[in-house]
Amino acid sequence: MTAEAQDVTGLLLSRIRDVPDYPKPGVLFKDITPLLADPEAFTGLTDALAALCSAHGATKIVGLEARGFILAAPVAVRAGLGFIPVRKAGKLPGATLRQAYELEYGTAEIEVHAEDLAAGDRVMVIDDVLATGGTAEASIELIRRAGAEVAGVAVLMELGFLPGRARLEPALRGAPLTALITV
Ligand SMILES: O=P(O)(O)OC[C@H]1O[C@H](OP(=O)(O)OP(=O)(O)O)[C@H](O)[C@@H]1O
Ligand SMILES: Nc1ncnc2[nH]cnc12
Repeated sequence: MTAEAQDVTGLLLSRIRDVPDYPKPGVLFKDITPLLADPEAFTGLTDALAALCSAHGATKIVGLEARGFILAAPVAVRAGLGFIPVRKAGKLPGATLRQAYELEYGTAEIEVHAEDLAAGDRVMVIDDVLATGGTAEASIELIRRAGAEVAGVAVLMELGFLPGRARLEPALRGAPLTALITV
């Protein structure tokens, strides 16, 4: 890791707040709002994720609702790529593909507009947190079902005390999973 990358990593880490027992007892919630409020940290994060998208040859960016949108949209602009929203079920007006998944603290379904992804697209998935890996795994399923290729998954932080990486490994089929920090 370069000294510059190490600086950004330290800055990012210092701007994440731990909230115990939120939203349920036993969950250590990693709050990114202090990072978003710090322009130097948010810019450093955006630049680092955009560089990864270019390095992996992505042609489209998928952001995962809702916190993933906040990160992925500026990354798409910085990388000069289109932004595709993967939303919680029932929010997209057009014809969608839908996928169910399990969260650390519940279950959910996500959707993407079927027309937004197609064969030939190389898609980078961007999110804030990799916890159990359920959301990222479901998004990979959606991308493949749409006929597109997964260029990689990039998250701000991986929760190292949960088995998200191991769960995601088979679904990735060799595509890179990058976490800027592991907590
Ligand atoms: O690896 P996993 O166990 O799937 O968890 C990670 C996901 O959980 C959070 O989203 P959440 O669904 O809580 O929604 P939000 O972004 O709307 O707050 C987070 O932003 C990730 O998308
Ligand atoms: N512990 C956690 N903190 C923040 N976001 C999360 N998403 C899933 N688990 C989380």
